[in-house]
Amino acid sequence: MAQSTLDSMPGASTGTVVITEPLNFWGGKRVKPREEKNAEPVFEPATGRVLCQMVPCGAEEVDEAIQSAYAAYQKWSKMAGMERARVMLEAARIIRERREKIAKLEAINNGKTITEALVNIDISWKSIEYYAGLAGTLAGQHIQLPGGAFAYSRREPLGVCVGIGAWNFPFVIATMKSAPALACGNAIVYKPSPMAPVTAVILAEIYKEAGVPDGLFCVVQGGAETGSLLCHHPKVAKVSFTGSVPTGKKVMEMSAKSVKQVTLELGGKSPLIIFKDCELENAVKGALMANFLTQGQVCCNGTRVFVQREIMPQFLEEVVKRTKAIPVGDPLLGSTRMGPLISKPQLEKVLGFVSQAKKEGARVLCGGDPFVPSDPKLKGGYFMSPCVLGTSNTLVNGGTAHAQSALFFNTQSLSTDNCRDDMTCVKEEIFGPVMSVLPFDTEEEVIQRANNTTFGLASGVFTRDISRAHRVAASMEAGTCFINNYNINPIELPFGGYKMSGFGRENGQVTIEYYSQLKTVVVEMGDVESLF
Ligand SMILES: NC(=O)c1ccc[n+]([C@@H]2O[C@H](COP(=O)([O-])OP(=O)(O)OC[C@H]3O[C@@H](n4cnc5c(N)ncnc54)[C@H](O)[C@@H]3O)[C@@H](O)[C@H]2O)c1
Ligand SMILES: NCCCC=O
Repeated sequence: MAQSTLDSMPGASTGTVVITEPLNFWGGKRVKPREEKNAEPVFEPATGRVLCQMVPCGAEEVDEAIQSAYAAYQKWSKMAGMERARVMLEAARIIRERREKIAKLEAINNGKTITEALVNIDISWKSIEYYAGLAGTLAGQHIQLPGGAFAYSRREPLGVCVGIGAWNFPFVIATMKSAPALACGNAIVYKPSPMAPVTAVILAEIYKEAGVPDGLFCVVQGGAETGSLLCHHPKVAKVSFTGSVPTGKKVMEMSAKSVKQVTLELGGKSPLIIFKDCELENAVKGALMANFLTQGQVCCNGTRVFVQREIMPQFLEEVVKRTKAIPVGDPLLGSTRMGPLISKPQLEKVLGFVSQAKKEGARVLCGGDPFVPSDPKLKGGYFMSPCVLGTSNTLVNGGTAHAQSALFFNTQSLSTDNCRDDMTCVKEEIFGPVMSVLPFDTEEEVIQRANNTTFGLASGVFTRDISRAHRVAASMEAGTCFINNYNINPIELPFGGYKMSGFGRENGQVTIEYYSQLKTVVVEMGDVESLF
């Protein structure tokens, strides 16, 4: 058992880990890449050092993994739900036992802070426990028919499912897909993002140790080409995809060719609406939680923060003060609250959005610059200071705005809202620590503006008016609406998008329906009445 990666974790610190073990897993073991020729370096975001090589799987390797998953499916699908549950509960127990080591590896590969990584690993074992609990409850219906005949329905698995994941929650996404899939009796072949390939194979080892049949949870490494091989494979029954809208469209198109079921968990540009009657400190905390977890690289982030004009000055003052105070640095230190972005290109892309926002007239209220921590080993890391893009004139119009600050605003900024709905930073998913703040006046206006997007993943509202809260929640064209909080996604709650943010759901009881199918069995108890 190649536990050596995890075994080296307790003493590991940023800048010290190198992973050389194979990252593929099928047939119950780690599998070496057949050819090394297309290897891509995987970087440790905090240092810019090479952490390991990701070697993409080709057609033969993908086929081998899928065949091994199919063989395991034949055994697993015949087990009773309660038997599957026992194995899954053991997997959850092992993850819980190794949570610190797995979290450390996740933080090293992804750049998220150890504090957040630990929460992520806890979500993961809870997901497996939750679906283990449902495995024994899967059942159909009995339906009485005339003349003593009857029918019953059976909830059956789909077969071999494919999971394709994004890099922002590597271990969470692998468990959020595998837990319901396995509970329903499926096998799953999982492809992590090429930028975060190291923890999925740890999950595979843990499932094996817990007692799943060899091949039940396979890991194939690779990028677009490997993903496309998975989507086209004739033995695959379903593809569950987490990633961007453009890739999601391709996955849907490829899967349509052989009528595979698809779940799409895609991007977002979610609105967070803050009314003047809110509890301001909570609203400020909510806005920070909505924008800065995992360096802002969270699909459901509330990055369009609409603030009622009367409270804009107080809101901005507090949000900017707290944003400036976020400790950015070594993700493995318990005191750090923001680590590096996933990659250099991602950092450049996010900084590009900030420059573009400035060109389009937005005002940078804080951050938005590359950040070089004082620790020499972090000099090559992909850090930036968290950024708030604001609206200078609302500071002035808001009354309490500091006359002094107003002196620094030019005439144009006094007469124009600097963040506007038509700006690139307000329309497009940035996927970095950049919050855009926009003023509004009325409920009717803000609902219309909040929904004026092709995305529909999440939304949020802060108000003390209970009727307004539920009215706004009902009006949001989004899969989730948070009232008086943000980014609370426990495993029991269905999660997924409206509009171009995707379809299907992950988490919650409903996900069982996305990993199973109903068979109707009709039983005659008398003679056949034939018309012929
Ligand atoms: N809704 C959700 O639950 C959720 C969760 C996390 C991330 N996301 C979204 O993911 C995006 C960021 O992740 P990303 O940059 O890894 O996304 P991405 O679309 O670039 O890649 C996602 C995955 O798809 C694979 N892929 C790329 N091209 C493919 C192809 N042609 N065929 C098959 N697979 C292919 C990638 O290798 C990766 O594993 C953001 O838009 C974010 O909002 C959504
Ligand atoms: N809670 C998981 C949300 C993933 C979005 O990026």
